[in-house]
Amino acid sequence: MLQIHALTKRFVGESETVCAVDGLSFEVGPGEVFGLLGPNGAGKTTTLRMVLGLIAPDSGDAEVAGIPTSVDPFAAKAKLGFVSASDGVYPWLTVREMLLYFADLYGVGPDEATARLHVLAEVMDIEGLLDRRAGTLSTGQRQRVTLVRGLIHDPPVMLLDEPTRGLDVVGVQTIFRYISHLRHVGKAVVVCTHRLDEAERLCDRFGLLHRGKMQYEGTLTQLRGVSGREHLVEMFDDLMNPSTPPNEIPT
Ligand SMILES: Nc1ncnc2c1ncn2[C@@H]1O[C@H](COP(=O)(O)OP(=O)(O)OP(=O)(O)O)[C@@H](O)[C@H]1O
Repeated sequence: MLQIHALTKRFVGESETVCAVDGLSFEVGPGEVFGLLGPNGAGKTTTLRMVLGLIAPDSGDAEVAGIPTSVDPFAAKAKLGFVSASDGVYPWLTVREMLLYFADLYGVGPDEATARLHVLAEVMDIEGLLDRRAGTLSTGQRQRVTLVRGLIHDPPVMLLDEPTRGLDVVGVQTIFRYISHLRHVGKAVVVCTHRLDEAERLCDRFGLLHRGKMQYEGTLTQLRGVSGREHLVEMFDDLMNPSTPPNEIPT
């Protein structure tokens, strides 16, 4: 569903060149939730931006549902859904108008869009919000609408960037429910988050990035085997402080 082949991106500045993503490869299959994790500056956002076609890689490629982004970026983009913590809404449109507008942008016909909206509104519990102006929604309500928007064109691959940032317990539970739904309907899902405790509960497989390179990749059980650590947070600590022996608390 999503295949990343040796993606590389350097940013050339006046005084230095940063290799933000360095030969990154991974795959995410249908119904699988992949946590793309790493400390600040690891290269997660740059990777998502390349997959979304917002910036061009220096080398390597992403394939979305069999379509290489380098060959047909528009067709690849149509197969992607993207939800970010900072997504906004169009305040003067009603929720229904806004969601149907996005469906139209993606080329979904009105009957199909209405049918999808009906199903997704039930899944995300926004039926009572459809005729409200989007600008009047609370943060949690806006989040649910944004999640529906990401799915309105029924993309096979979903990218979620910090989906729980700024949300309360109920909002976080909504994200968990949404991701369960995505898994259930067979989407390939990439989640970028700094919440490692949540990632452990949410994701089936993980890629731990550091300085643009994949350091560990696998299920939690596999990562425990290769790292000798129990939790992602300890594996991260090792990446950041490689001299710390296992089970020793850093001072
Ligand atoms: N447009 C840019 N110009 C120059 N350097 C950039 C640019 N975008 C990203 N970088 C650098 O590339 C590296 C990777 O950044 P990126 O934003 O991908 O990391 P990240 O893993 O998403 O970090 P965070 O968790 O803090 O969001 C960092 O060193 C960053 O400063």
